[in-house]
Amino acid sequence: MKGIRRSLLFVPGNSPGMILNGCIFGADSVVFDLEDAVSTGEKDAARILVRNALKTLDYGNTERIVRINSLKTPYWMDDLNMIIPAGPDVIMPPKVQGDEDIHRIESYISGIEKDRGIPAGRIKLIPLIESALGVEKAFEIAVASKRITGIFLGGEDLTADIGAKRTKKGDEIFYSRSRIVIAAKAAGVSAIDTPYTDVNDEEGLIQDAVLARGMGFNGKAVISPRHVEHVNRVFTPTEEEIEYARRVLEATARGEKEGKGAVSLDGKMIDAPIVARAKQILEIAETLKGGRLR
Ligand SMILES: CC(=O)SCCNC(=O)CCNC(=O)[C@H](O)C(C)(C)COP(=O)(O)OP(=O)(O)OC[C@H]1O[C@@H](n2cnc3c(N)ncnc32)[C@H](O)[C@@H]1OP(=O)(O)O
Ligand SMILES: O=C([O-])CC(=O)C(=O)O
Ligand SMILES: [Mg+2]
Repeated sequence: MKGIRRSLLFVPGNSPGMILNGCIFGADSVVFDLEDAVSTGEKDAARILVRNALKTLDYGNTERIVRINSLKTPYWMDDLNMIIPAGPDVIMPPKVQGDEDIHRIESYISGIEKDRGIPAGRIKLIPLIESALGVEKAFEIAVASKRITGIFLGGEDLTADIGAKRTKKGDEIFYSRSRIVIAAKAAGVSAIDTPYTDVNDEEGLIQDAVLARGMGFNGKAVISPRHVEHVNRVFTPTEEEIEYARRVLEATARGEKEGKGAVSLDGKMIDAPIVARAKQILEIAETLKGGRLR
């Protein structure tokens, strides 16, 4: 895991008010959208607005991500030409279908960096995987570039692509969620879950986020400021989890002194994988405590 992104708030790139407020809701990352939240007639205006926001607004510790348009559109090069010099933290290319897509985007970004004297490689990538082919190639995508810091499942487009019915429970995307988690972890990058699109159903959102965290996702996209706090809470280790993780490490240290590989704690066996999970919990808790989100 390269960093902590519990919540990623999508902000339509053509909405000055939402862009201005994007960083006040406590999301770890903000995704300025130039793609599906922006109609074709507004693409130019949105690009300028997002560029100006990147250049002039202080987002503090909030990571600034820009979702560009897909390679199949006439917009993606203009998006990068305008956005890269404004210094976003991450570019999110949508509808990524394989490593070729990443190579094309990366080489275009590198060209802009070279022309403009921008330090090479600082801007990261989080590919959005939202088609059957993309899911099949998730690992290939996740390792296609050193810039990749996470991969992100887009449940809405994916469901359209596979001809499934989108449900709140999400059985239709369960397999794809697992594939994204496995590919991300195998590649050593973070796994980001699809947003929950019913803005008013906060109970359903929490259940969906709990499921995602339980599956191994590191964080979840959100489309509403009202979802940020819930998602942050679900992806933050609880006091009980932290306390238990500490006790696991203490019990293991005692066991080691006594020359035992496996020890028992509260009647349960503690061995290497349980210790590894305890360390992950404590690492996330420490990182959050220190305010070092990435
Ligand atoms: C499948 C996909 O591709 S998802 C990714 C693309 N989609 C997006 O980016 C959509 C982002 N979200 C939105 O545009 C909006 O939340 C909507 C359209 C879904 C709902 O909008 P509303 O009905 O206005 O929501 P709501 O009533 O909860 O808004 C409350 C306040 O939060 C603001 N707000 C709502 N969503 C956002 C957001 N994503 N970012 C920042 N501010 C927001 C509203 O402007 C409003 O502010 P105000 O009280 O000062 O007027
Ligand atoms: O925008 C998102 O967060 C996800 C997305 O594109 C999709 O689900 O198709
Ligand atoms: Mg999509």
